[in-house]
Amino acid sequence: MNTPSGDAHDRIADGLADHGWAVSPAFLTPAQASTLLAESVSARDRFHPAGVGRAGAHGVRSGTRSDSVCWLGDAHSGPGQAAYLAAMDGLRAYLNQSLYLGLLSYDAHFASYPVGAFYARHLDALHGPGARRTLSCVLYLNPDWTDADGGHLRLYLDGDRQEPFMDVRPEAGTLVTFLSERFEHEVLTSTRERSSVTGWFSGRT
Ligand SMILES: O=C(O)CCC(=O)C(=O)O
Ligand SMILES: [Fe+2]
Repeated sequence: MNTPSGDAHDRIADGLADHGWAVSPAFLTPAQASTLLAESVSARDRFHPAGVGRAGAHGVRSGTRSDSVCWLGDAHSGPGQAAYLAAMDGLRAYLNQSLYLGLLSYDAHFASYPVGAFYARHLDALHGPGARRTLSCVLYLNPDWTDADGGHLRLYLDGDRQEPFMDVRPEAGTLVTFLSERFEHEVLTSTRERSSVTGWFSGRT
């Protein structure tokens, strides 16, 4: 099984140090992404509408987001998830060593955005007591995604301003990482079902 190269780790660390985000095309191979997509599809009966907000004030708000999710621990585990989690653990070790990020744990869910679904502009919030989301990581699973399919991740690069922003095409194998507390972002609507794995590294509060 291929694992992401030291080069990929290096570029992510450089991006995070320089500007707080990194886009890594081909972080996973097409075969790895396609295994994960198959595992996501076969877990569809365990997906539920995603909620927003902190523990306690948590609820489903379809005006804010309209994707469905399944936490990785709730899906039958498979080789795709195992390889993905191993890759993320390698990334965690590298970033802790190179940037002293103090990343402790990683939680991730499959997400599925049906045609027309979206996630309005938001900041990846604090999540429950004792854990602080430090680094957001989104891995895309759909091959042959074109700009015309929509569904870009729009990352706002300057606080709550409208511009500048960067649009990321959700192509299979691409990993986006960004500092959770720094970048507001949104998911634009698409004309295809859009599948991904979204996760967060947390550190101490
Ligand atoms: O799927 C994406 O591109 C981003 C998802 C997201 O922002 C989230 O789940 O918090
Ligand atoms: Fe987010």
